Amino acid sequence: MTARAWTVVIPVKPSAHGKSRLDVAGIDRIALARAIALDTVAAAAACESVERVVVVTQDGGLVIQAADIPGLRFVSDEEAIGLDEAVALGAKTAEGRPRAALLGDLPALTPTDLAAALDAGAAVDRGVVADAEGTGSTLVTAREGVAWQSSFGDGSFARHLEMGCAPLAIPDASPLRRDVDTAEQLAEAAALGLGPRTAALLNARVG
Ligand SMILES: Nc1nc2c(ncn2[C@@H]2O[C@H](COP(=O)(O)OP(=O)(O)OP(=O)(O)O)[C@@H](O)[C@H]2O)c(=O)[nH]1
Ligand SMILES: C=C(OP(=O)(O)O)C(=O)O
Repeated sequence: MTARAWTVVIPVKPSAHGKSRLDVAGIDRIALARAIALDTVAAAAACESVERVVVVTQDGGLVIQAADIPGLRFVSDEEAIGLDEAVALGAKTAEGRPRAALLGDLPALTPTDLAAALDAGAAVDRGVVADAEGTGSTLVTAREGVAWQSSFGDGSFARHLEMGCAPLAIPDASPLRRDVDTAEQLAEAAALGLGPRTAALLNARVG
């Protein structure tokens, strides 16, 4: 795979509605949801294997706060209903090219982790990375010429395997696998090393 070949689609729910289970004392949930999404987007944008990051969102505040991250494309999912539809809208912008959907709640992700997974994805038609629990998915890939498909949501890893995605060999402890829905999962991500926006918010915590 040549460098910078991938389009990475990152869906982000409006922060006012997202991360509903993420309750951290002394921290505003909306600000935290945005910081987590922005750290994920920034890591993807800095990845050497990524040509373009497409953020699918209706969150205008997130778009403004992402101004310091170069080279992003935004797609509004106003007319889409649900996560897979949002991802499909983003994937359509790179039809036929190598595409990946990355969930927007991976605050410890680094560009190197993502590059390793995309390199593995280049060797299979469709690939999937399991979340840290082994039941969900954090990344789905489709290489050049392969039609886009995804089935995110509870228990998505098994569905992605059924759809023909090959499990990508990513270490258990990779930050790419540590998605964050709860305060406990945020603590696990913190142990791996948080991105700067999420870390700054936690450091500035009240109380
Ligand atoms: N654009 C878009 N993104 C979505 C949608 N649903 C989920 N996402 C994003 O997909 C990723 C995984 O989402 P979930 O963890 O399932 O949902 P969440 O609302 O963030 O968290 P919960 O409130 O705990 O369900 C996050 O980046 C979400 O922002 C959707 O309908 N549209
Ligand atoms: C959307 C998913 O995960 P979560 O709801 O845990 O973020 C998924 O695993 O497909």
